[in-house]
Amino acid sequence: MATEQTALITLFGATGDLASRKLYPALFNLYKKGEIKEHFALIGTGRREWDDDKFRSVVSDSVKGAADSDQQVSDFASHFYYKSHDVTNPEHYKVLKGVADQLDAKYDLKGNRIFYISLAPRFFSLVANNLKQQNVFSDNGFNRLIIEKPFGHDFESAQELNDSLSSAFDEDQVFRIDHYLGKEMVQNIAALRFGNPMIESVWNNKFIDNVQVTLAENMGVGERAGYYDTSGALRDMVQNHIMQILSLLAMDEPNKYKDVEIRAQKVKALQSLHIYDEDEVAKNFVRGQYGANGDQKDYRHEDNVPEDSNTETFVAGKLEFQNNRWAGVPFYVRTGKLLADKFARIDVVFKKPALDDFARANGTAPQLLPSVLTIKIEPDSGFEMQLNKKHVGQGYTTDSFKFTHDLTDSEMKEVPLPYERLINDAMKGDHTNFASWAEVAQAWKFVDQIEKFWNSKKADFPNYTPGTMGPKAAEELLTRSGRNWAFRAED
Ligand SMILES: NC(=O)C1=CN([C@@H]2O[C@H](COP(=O)(O)OP(=O)(O)OC[C@H]3O[C@@H](n4cnc5c(N)ncnc54)[C@H](OP(=O)(O)O)[C@@H]3O)[C@@H](O)[C@H]2O)C=CC1
Ligand SMILES: O=C1O[C@H](COP(=O)(O)O)[C@@H](O)[C@H](O)[C@H]1O
Repeated sequence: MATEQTALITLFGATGDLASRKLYPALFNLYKKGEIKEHFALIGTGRREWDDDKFRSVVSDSVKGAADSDQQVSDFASHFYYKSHDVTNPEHYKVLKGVADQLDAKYDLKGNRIFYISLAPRFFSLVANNLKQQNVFSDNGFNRLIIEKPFGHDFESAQELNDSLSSAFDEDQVFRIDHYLGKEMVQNIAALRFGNPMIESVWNNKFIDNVQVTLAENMGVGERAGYYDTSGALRDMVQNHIMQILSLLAMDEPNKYKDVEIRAQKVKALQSLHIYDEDEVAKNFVRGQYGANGDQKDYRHEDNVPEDSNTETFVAGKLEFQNNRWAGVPFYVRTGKLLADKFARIDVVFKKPALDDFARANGTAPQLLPSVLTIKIEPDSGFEMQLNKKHVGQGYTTDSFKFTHDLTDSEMKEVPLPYERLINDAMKGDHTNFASWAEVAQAWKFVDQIEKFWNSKKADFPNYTPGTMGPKAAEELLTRSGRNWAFRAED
């Protein structure tokens, strides 16, 4: 049931791409569902000389496809105000403070303020510190910061950023967005594990052979090549989204389903990740860059990409958690651009019996397949469990079948957008689905070792064809130990 939230959101980057594609539609859904109503306002800022009318028309355009009526759109947009603002100019923050105070009184916002920084990362700490120094904070309600990715470029820069933010905001005021944590099926990991003792009791190295996380995309870098070339797949997807998913898969059960306890368990899991030395990186991580295929240019000929770019558009790796639950269980991950399809899934591959007694009795080759539990994140959302059964008919050979539970179309319609859920959580002060500094720091420490090794060597790129599942070496990462990716392009 909706509980109306009361807040003023000041959005830095209101004229940008993320705001119109993700943030306004998310806020509109919250509005339609009554999570925000009368006691809500938003101040949008950017350098552009827009006025309230222009801003409201941009906001309206970005939400009208989801509206029940024009009136609903204009009621929603009437809560939006625009102030042209250059974040490098301290004087402008005083103007913002004045508007915030007025809107607080007009909408009875109880001094609740959320500052959402949707700007290039070089501005993150500048804005946070100006908000504090120019006293834009309220002294009655809450003052919270939502901050976009990327949170640093490596551990050192992330720490600098965090130290700088800490002089303006306490950790419990900071909400670091990782939109994968807002996805329905990612949020389902804990429910599946801890809501089913049958599952949780086998969630360890005694029963699980390996775990696989695949976040595949079938598009190239598009208009974000300028950013992407300074990042690469490892920083863009592994350091944040994949590490967050891994921490939810590997963590121990929290003693309370509350943000503090859950995040503590996630950190503990990440702290047990084995950090690789150079030889281990070479053995356990594979990077790729797409080549040309038909009309598709190779990555190095995309707009805004240098012709000698060493940036990876694909990464696959094997990770190990060094604790009693997971010792000996490889966690394989892969992600990349221009792959065979767009999908995100987790495959938990269980151990097979040591001997295939059915095959032995029948004098046939082993036929038992591993039991596999799949969490389908997107585009289909649901669970699948592959199990063995007796082959129908005479004799006693085996084959496999699947239990499938997909969210129905009407359930899918109820699924909140990731940003909708996360903005709502931030308004409620719930940190469960935001990355804590300790998690981010640990993820960077792991990723930095890989970057360090990769940066010391020129890659042999391009090494995969668009429309495939990446370079051959990503298959070999598993086949050398007799395993396979549970999802393969030809399946
Ligand atoms: N777009 C996406 O799909 C995703 C984006 N992100 C992150 O979200 C953030 C925003 O990205 P995105 O919207 O794509 O970026 P855009 O380049 O589209 O927008 C940048 C925004 O910054 C504003 N801006 C730039 N300089 C100043 C300044 N000196 N003072 C005030 N405002 C300024 C621009 O406004 P103006 O030009 O009017 O000054 C614009 O609103 C980034 O951190 C990005 O990494 C994260 C995930 C996905
Ligand atoms: O954070 C990012 O995620 C998107 C993929 O997100 P999805 O929800 O569409 O799976 C990715 O395209 C982008 O490069 C990255 O910055």
